[in-house]
Order: sequence, then C-alpha cells, then structure tokens
Amino acid sequence: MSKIAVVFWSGTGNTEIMANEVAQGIKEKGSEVEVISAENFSKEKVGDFDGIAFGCPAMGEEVLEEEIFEPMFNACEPDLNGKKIALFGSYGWGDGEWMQNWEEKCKGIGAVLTTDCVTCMEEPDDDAKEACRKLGASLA
Ligand SMILES: Cc1cc2nc3c(=O)[nH]c(=O)nc-3n(C[C@H](O)[C@H](O)[C@H](O)COP(=O)(O)O)c2cc1C
Repeated sequence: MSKIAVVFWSGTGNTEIMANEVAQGIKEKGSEVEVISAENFSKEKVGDFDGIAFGCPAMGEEVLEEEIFEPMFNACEPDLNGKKIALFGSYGWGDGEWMQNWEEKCKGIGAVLTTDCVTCMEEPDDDAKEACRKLGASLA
C-alpha cells in the first residue's frame, strides 16, 4: 500500500480545507495518508512517502508563503527529483501566477507531477473540492 503525505500551509483555512479533501481522495483509493502542516515537515521526511501533495496559497505578491512554507519546500527540493508530487492552493485576487511559477519550478527540479495543479479563489466550492479529491487520487 502506498503512503502519501499532504503537506500544507494555510493562514485562514482555505488551503487547509483543500488539504483535507486531497487526503479524502487518497483514502478513497485505499492508500495511507498523513496530513502534515508545513512547520512539521522537513526534507528528512520526503523519503518516508511514495508521493506528496503540497498545498500553499498565493501570498506576498504572487509567491509562496515565505516564513514557513517556502524555506521548508526549498530544503526539500533536491529530494523531489523523481518524486511523485501534486500541487494545490487557494488565491484571492491574482491570476494564478504563483502557482504557474511553482509548477514550472517543480518540473525544473525533476519532480513527477501526477496531475495538473488545483487552485481555487478563496474558500473551495464543491467543484474545487472534487478537483482536490481527484488530485489526491492521482497520487494514490
Ligand atoms: C499577506 C497576503 C498576501 C496575499 N497575496 C496574494 C497574491 O499575491 N495573489 C492572490 O491571488 N491572493 C493573495 N492573497 C489572498 C490569499 O491567497 C487568499 O485569501 C487565500 O484564500 C488564502 O488561503 P488560506 O486561507 O489557505 O490562507 C494574499 C493574502 C494575504 C493575507
């Protein structure tokens, strides 16, 4: 049975709702899942999982959250070469530039994206929740 992590940062809970839906999609496929907040994840844990869903909202000016999530993610990068990952996150008023840049970066480091990223404006609606469950299923 594969073991998947859902690693997320969320300031006001929207990306956290997405993370829980991603986890649901993984569970429904019969894989083991651990939902881990970004401050509790580190590069040493990457090898414990067969795949990782990373979630982070658009922050700053179209960037990842810079105090906790981005340093954690940057540290993990060398270990993500060849790793199955998928990306998700909520945004507010932008055009999704943060996610485009993040996806490009992940391709550049050799990560294997199992599906297109999932983004939603503010709180996820039913369609976005379903997309999150599918994203989870793609990793399971
Ligand atoms: C400090 C700050 C910076 C933000 N910067 C952006 C941004 O550059 N582009 C954007 O689309 N939304 C931006 N937002 C909106 C958040 O991405 C949006 O509210 C999102 O739903 C927050 O997700 P969360 O509830 O998981 O924290 C920003 C919000 C905050 C608080």
